Amino acid sequence: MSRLASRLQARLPAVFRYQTSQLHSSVSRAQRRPAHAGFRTASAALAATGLGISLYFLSERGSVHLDSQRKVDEAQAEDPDAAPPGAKGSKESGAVSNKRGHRKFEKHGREGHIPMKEVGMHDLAHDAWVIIDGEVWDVTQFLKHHPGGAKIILSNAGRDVTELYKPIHPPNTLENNLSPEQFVGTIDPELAQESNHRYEADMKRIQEAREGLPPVETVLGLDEMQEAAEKVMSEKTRSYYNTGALDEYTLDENRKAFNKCRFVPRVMVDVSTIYPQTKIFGQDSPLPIYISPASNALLGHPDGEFTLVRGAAKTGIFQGVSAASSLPFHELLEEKERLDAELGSKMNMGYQVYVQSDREKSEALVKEAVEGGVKALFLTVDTAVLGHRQKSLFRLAKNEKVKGTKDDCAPGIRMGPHTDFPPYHDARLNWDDLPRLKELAQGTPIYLKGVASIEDVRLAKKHGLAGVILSNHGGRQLDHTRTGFDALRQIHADDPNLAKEIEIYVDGGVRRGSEVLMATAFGARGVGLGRPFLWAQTAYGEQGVIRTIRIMESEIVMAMRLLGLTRLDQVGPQHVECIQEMWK
Ligand SMILES: Cc1cc2nc3c(=O)[nH]c(=O)nc-3n(C[C@H](O)[C@H](O)[C@H](O)COP(=O)(O)O)c2cc1C
Repeated sequence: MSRLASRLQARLPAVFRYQTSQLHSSVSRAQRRPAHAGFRTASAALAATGLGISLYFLSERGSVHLDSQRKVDEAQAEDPDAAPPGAKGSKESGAVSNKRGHRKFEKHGREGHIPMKEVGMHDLAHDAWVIIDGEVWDVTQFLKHHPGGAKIILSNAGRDVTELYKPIHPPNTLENNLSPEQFVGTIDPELAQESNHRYEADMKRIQEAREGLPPVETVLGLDEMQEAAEKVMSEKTRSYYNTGALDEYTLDENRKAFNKCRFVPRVMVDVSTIYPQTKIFGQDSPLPIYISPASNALLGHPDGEFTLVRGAAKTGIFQGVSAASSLPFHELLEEKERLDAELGSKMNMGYQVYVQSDREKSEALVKEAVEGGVKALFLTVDTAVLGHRQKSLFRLAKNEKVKGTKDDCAPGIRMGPHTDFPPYHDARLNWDDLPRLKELAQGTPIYLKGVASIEDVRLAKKHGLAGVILSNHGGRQLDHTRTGFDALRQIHADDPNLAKEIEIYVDGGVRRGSEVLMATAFGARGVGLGRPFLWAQTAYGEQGVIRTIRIMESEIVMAMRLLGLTRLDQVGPQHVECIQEMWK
């Protein structure tokens, strides 16, 4: 470890040491990284990684409704740059020495501390400030680029949000998303400490809980992995990972869907040798499962998505990387390349695409993924707008939910069309956009993720896509949507050959190897698991990911033996019977 790293480590309160256990590797990473990478210097990486300071607004949060009866009209909300003349919060210029020393803002920010009262006045769509770790940032322009929507920022604008951001930040989010001009200044350090203390106390509790976890090899099922994860999750993390949309009927149904079916085993078959191998997204896979893209791994574990890349690479499992990952994609690619060289194999990585309103940004990300050699692109199509996860408690200091804005109480009704554009997800996405995506994909197979209807499967086939993933986004989007497994069964019933003409995958609520077999019986090529891998990495990092795969492997192999199967292509609808749907 470098001298600088040791010094920083020694100065940090004990509670940060767990977070900084990766300091050394982060520094080496930063040193290895090309000059264009997020951090220009290792000390910058140190400063940001070590202190855990972040401006990462939770992705996948809250829908956006920016029409305002206050001073902000729709155009301003759409384009927060279009603030009216004389808007509050015009910045004074002046020299500010930044305490972390890795940002040099000579022309911007102000002398002296900014009174909290003044920060509190900047809580509007066209004028939004937040405090992060004692620093005041103007996030007005960032509102429309935030993957989690503007609302979460707006409902916390004018406040100290350190506690909300710190546990989930990617190290270079500030540098990547905000310019020096957006740094406004600092608040009195004593005031900043309060939120830090709460954060520290939570981290200390988590660290102690982590030390008390049973050895990873004693975890026997994914339910036990979830139990272990819940012990070491902050309330915010649990809330983010576990909740679904509205009343969570779909979330609940995802799990219950498999309970409608029973196996019909065959006996007297030699099952001494089993082959659970298959092809997933065109690649050889040891098992018919993959890591479904899920955002914000850093919320659960300080190594974030690295745990998933490492676990997948070391077991040969296909990993779908989320567009809303907490770590920058190029870092995950670098880690993949490092592991490929170390293990002498090629890891199977896919990239999940969110089409943003800022199409240029989306295109750049797709190009980066394709040039980085991903094996598949997953175009998520069930997020025209983010589902409303009403039960999600993004607690701040006290028992506060993420609030609506005052605008949400504005009087008046709208008789015309609702044409709000959510700032991040592009609600205009449609089939006509596929040719451009295909052009960018340069032959990388594209899979539509978030499909429920047989008609959309047929359209995907007609548009020459490689396949579809039947999914309801883990019950986080439209509540009461049918489950992926139910959709699969119905599609199989309506057109048994369709799964032979286009690859069909399924996800949602899968927690047992036997359930994977039920899905393959109805034609699914593979099954995605979302939360189980988030829980696994939260509890045990990379080891948890590997253990989860091993558990699934043993359950799949055992179910195959007990069903009288030696290879996956032998399983079929004759091995499963399901109760009739009540609405049929
Ligand atoms: C916390 C969380 C974050 C997610 N983030 C994404 C995402 O960024 N992109 C995406 O396409 N799907 C995302 N998903 C959906 C998963 O890919 C997957 O469809 C779902 O989790 C499967 O259900 P399961 O969690 O019951 O296994 C997310 C799911 C969860 C629980």
